[in-house]
Amino acid sequence: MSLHADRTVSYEKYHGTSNDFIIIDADEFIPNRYSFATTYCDRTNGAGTDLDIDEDDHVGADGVLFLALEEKYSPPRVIMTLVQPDGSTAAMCGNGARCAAAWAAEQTGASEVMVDTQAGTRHATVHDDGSVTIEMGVPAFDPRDVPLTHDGPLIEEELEGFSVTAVNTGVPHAVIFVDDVDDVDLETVGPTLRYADVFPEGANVTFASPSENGFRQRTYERGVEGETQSCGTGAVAVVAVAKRLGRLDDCESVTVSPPGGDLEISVPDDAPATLRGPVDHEFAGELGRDPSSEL
Ligand SMILES: N[C@H](CCC[C@H](N)C(=O)O)C(=O)O
Repeated sequence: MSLHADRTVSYEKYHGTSNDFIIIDADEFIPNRYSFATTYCDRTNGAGTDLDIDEDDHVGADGVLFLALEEKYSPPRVIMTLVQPDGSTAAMCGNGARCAAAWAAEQTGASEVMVDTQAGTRHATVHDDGSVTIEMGVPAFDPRDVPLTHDGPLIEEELEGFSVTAVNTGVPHAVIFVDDVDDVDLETVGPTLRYADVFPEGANVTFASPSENGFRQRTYERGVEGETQSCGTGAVAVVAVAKRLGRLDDCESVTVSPPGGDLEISVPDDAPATLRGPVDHEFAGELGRDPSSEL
């Protein structure tokens, strides 16, 4: 049943280590998802201003998740479509999929959820502590999978002054290891790598540096066109590339720490990668269905 009896639509705001998302039931009538996302992800006038929430790190979002719940299955399924602040869609979002699983668990009472994404179906487990583990497929280095306009895999090759390794963890990532991620001027170097010709579909740009118990991470995200506080596919990319480059001995789980918090990653040799981390429900509100008509 399509629910568009009135001008506004209900939304829930979730975040996974501060990578934050507006969640909309996909049954709701939204005339133009592009203008909905570009309007309400805005960090100054976006979602949250309807609730007089004024700290910039809560207003707006890193994307809108349109979620279609299919409760007749066991475990229940949720079909996830991510529309990002620039209006683009992406095949996968690790933190977004974790939020989608938490939302579906809240709706159904289930603790196991199948999340259907454009990168494939991903099994998720919602734990009693509120954290969510999601399967992330097998990281791919083949140029056809990243994709790359490069004949072979891009492994520690010089690009824009950095030693870059490219991997697809549901979406393309350019991964660079440095001594200290805090020394990177990400807003400057991010776009030059994000739009490098070798990435025909662009790439997210993930810097990593060793930490006491794993790696620190910073990511400049395609579609956000800026640094986010956390990136799940980026965290998996860090571990996958670290293993490929021999920076990691075989270990069950690695802690990767973006600015927004800690994520636990596993990249086994013979099974899908997994991503685990906290998920928080921030607030709920109402937004105009068709902001383009309210100009
Ligand atoms: N910006 C990404 C999608 C979201 C990835 C990120 N938020 C995550 O948690 O994986 C892209 O356009 O490929």
